Amino acid sequence: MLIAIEGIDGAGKRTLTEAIAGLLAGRGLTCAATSFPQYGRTRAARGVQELLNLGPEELARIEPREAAAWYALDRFESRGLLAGLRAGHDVVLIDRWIASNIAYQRARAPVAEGPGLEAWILELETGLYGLPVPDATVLVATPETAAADLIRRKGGRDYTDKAFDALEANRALQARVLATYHDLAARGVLGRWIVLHPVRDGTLRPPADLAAEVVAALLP
Ligand SMILES: Nc1ncnc2c1ncn2[C@@H]1O[C@H](COP(=O)(O)OP(=O)(O)OP(=O)(O)O)[C@@H](O)[C@H]1O
Ligand SMILES: Cc1cn([C@H]2C[C@H](O)[C@@H](COP(=O)(O)O)O2)c(=O)[nH]c1=O
Repeated sequence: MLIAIEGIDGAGKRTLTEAIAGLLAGRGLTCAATSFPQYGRTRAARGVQELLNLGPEELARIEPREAAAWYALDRFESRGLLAGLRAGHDVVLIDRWIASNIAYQRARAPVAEGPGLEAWILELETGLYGLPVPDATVLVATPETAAADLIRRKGGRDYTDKAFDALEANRALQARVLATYHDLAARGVLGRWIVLHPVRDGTLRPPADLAAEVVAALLP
């Protein structure tokens, strides 16, 4: 089973991935987890890293299709790694997948270009590159303000020395990305979605609680 974990920057994807892996292991399933971009492991991830360290004006000059192509190529270069993980485990969890590319590039593009851009990314990644569609995609629907607070709690990252990278720093963009994710989930783009609401009554739910909701949906 291939499960993608999606959400805006700082939504809690990595934390949830680890919690789900722990619960699945407790049920006797073998589980592997990886994340995209594959920083330090693919040539394309170097291109991504360069993008994320640009200033806001420079980033705005990068066409959404150019940015999308770097991310897609990172996944294409990683297809052997993913196939190996899937062959050796019952469940493979991936922190970000193709839906990230659609949500972020659509949010960066003029609204009228969104449908064409989405179709182009899907054709490139699932068509030309033959990348797999997950069995389910989990949307960690943390609101933008809560996610910004969580990014501040993070330690250093290996791809940037900034507290907020070029995409994280743009809060209006993050809000548009979240709205685009909800739209993808409602339309079932890339198959089945499970939508999680980590903030309840103004408080973050514990990761174990969120993970239990996902596992109950996956293995009823
Ligand atoms: N449910 C939660 N309750 C409390 N703290 C959380 C929760 N989820 C995540 N955190 C904390 O928030 C911070 C960001 O979480 P995490 O790294 O999982 O986010 P992310 O979505 O993977 O981020 P990014 O997109 O930037 O890689 C971490 O310090 C993590 O410990
Ligand atoms: C995989 C992928 C990612 N992005 C965006 C989303 C984030 O802002 C950055 C990097 O991701 P990280 O989780 O912060 O390391 O890139 C994207 O636009 N398209 C993608 O396919």
